[in-house]
Amino acid sequence: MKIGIDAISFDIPKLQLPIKELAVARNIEPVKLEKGLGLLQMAMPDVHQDVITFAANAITKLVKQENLTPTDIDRIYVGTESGLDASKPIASYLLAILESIFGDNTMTHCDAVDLTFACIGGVDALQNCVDFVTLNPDKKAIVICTDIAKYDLNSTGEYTQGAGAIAMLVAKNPRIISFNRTVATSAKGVFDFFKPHRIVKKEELGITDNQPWQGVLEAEIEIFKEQPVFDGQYSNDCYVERTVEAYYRFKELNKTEGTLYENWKAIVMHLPYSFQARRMFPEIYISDSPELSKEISKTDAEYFTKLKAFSKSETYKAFIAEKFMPAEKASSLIGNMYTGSIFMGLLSTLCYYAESNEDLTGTTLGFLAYGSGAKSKVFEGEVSPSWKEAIAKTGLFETLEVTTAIDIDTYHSLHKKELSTSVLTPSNEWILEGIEETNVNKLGARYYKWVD
Ligand SMILES: CC(C)(COP(=O)([O-])OP(=O)([O-])OC[C@H]1O[C@@H](n2cnc3c(N)ncnc32)[C@H](O)[C@@H]1OP(=O)([O-])[O-])[C@@H](O)C(=O)NCCC(=O)NCCSC(=O)C[C@@](C)(O)CC(=O)[O-]
Repeated sequence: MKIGIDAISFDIPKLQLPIKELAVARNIEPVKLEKGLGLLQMAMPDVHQDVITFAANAITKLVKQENLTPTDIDRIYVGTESGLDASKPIASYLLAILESIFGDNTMTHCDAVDLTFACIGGVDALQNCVDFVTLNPDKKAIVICTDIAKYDLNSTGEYTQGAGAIAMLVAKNPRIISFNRTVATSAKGVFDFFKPHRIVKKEELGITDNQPWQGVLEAEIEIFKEQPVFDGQYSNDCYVERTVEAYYRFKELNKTEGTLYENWKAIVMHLPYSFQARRMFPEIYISDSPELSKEISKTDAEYFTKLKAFSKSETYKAFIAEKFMPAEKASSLIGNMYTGSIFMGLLSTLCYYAESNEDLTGTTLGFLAYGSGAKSKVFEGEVSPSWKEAIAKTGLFETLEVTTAIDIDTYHSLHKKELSTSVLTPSNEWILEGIEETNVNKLGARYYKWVD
């Protein structure tokens, strides 16, 4: 029986900072960001948005789009690395959101949890749900990936920022894509990118004594750093090492004869920035090609020069245009979505081929997932006959066309959380209503409401 993604929806910020604006402010040549990394815009959350609102909007769109009822949803598995709470998962907020749509006590049967492994947590959630539906073919699950990719101002990660959520309905006989059961993993415990806890003094948070909440009685409090600690070039090396190993492990497990990537109509990879896949893939392209691997060997002293030259060749440019460019399209206009990036790449690929009237039915897509820390998973999916109709309502490229550009000053204010009112008036969406006032500072329960 085929199991996979039956329906998909997403929510992204309506605000974006044109990358040129950031490049000028940081004294970087815009062409480096545009042509070197493939960046055009950076999606920027407004004051009323956070990872819960993105997830809530994505799941609400999915429910409405597919006319889902509570009995259609037996699981909500969230992939995220932007959890707002070390105890209460985002999935718990989503149960409340769905009960506010369907009615009180309508979701008590539903299993819900968050999974975290940097950007690959969404793929872990998907696999878990595919296994669940395989064992329970009459049940369905929703996988949500939601994150805000926020980096320190002036860091090399700053221009790769982005945000948003993707919701996917996992079911038998899926209308979009079904997955091959072979999944190859390559994992190793490293510190390429991480968000450590830190200890702060109570006064630093403006907390006074005698406030009623247990848990803030100590003089020092442990908090998360929202922005990661990372080493950009090392993180790229880890990405390459893990994905290459997972790729060859997949070939072995799947008993693939010949060049694996030739079987793939398009390649969907984790995109921390738009051109990551095209920049790292030449190593695999060469080593998995019987002819090229003889010409360009890793033991050759000129290996890196030859690798660079090949990545600029007409052969490789044609390969990029067919296999990577469709996924890059959305990434260039959004930025990193962390867990959602690979699935936004999938949606972008499908929308691109739908727009160019090419039928993908029966073709195989290759997936190379990555999450810092670090883990890669490689797997395949077969596109279903109804894929075009199933993605038609998502309106991805139309949504990307109607974003609002902000200037650098507004960007700085949003980044530093200095604004108290939203840049755009919210409409037809979930918003953060507030953080409970009786609570201490920003450590209270968060409340959300729907605005028409
Ligand atoms: C990604 C880096 C490291 C890039 O680092 P960088 O220092 O900004 O850029 P660079 O110096 O490596 O140059 C990038 C490209 O621009 C080109 N370039 C240079 N100048 C020009 C010019 N004038 N005209 C045209 N092109 C130009 C240059 O030649 C090069 O292209 P190449 O030839 O190597 O393909 C940085 O942005 C960064 O630190 N990002 C944050 C970390 C990151 O995204 N790492 C990626 C891998 S780890 C990952 O994917 C996981 C992650 C991050 O998503 C987190 C998670 O899992 O949760």
